[in-house]
Amino acid sequence: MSNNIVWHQHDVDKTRRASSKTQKPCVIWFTGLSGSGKSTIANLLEKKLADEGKHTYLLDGDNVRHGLCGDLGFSEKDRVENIRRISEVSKLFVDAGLIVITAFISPFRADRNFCRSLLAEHEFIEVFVDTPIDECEKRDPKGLYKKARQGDIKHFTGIDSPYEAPVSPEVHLPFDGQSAEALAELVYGQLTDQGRI
Ligand SMILES: Nc1ncnc2c1ncn2[C@@H]1O[C@H](COP(=O)(O)OS(=O)(=O)O)[C@@H](OP(=O)(O)O)[C@H]1O
Ligand SMILES: Nc1ncnc2c1ncn2[C@@H]1O[C@H](COP(=O)(O)OP(=O)(O)O)[C@@H](O)[C@H]1O
Repeated sequence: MSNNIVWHQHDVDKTRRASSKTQKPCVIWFTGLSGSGKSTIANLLEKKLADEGKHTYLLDGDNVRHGLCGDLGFSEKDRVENIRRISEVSKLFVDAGLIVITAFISPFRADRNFCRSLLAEHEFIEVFVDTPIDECEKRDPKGLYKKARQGDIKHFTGIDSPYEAPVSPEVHLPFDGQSAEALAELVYGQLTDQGRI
């Protein structure tokens, strides 16, 4: 919608900012159903990276919806806009030299790919927290599945709103009884082995 605007090229760029931080900026994008473990694992991973002196920023669904995306609900249109904003913010943070970790349901493949398209190939790392809905519903830490089953919440992901699973995520976290700590270690291990962080 914006016309007559020109991109300014600044002297201090992403490469310079990243090298002064001695880290590789990227987006580690967690996706999965509500209750799958995104926030828990993302938080543990961030702590591990921060303990190593890395400069990180965790963007979390519930938190961002209190501010930047506080005007958005859960219709398909609003979820698309939610992820568009998060993607643009993530791109800015990567430009600032940070390791960004995001924890959003991000149910639509096209929206996750939108974020991927904003970044260089090695900068977007999709992590699929593949916890089946039965388990998420059993956990139900916020009581939202119960409300959704009773019809008190409409458009709930996995119940009456779709979730499109990643086809080839960079990291796949299986549901096999591993603790959140073990899964955070698994992500960390794969990313360091691949030389991504
Ligand atoms: N209708 C509906 N569907 C799914 N989730 C709902 C809904 N209403 C509220 N919540 C709560 O909002 C959190 C998901 O927000 P996100 O921004 O991650 O969603 S999305 O990516 O835009 O789909 C989600 O948090 P998590 O459980 O951490 O995933 C829920 O607590
Ligand atoms: N690997 C795991 N095994 C068992 N419980 C887990 C695991 N990961 C997370 N949890 C628990 O599941 C619940 C939902 O986790 P949460 O991180 O809030 O999910 P999400 O952010 O995807 O909604 C929490 O009570 C959390 O302690």
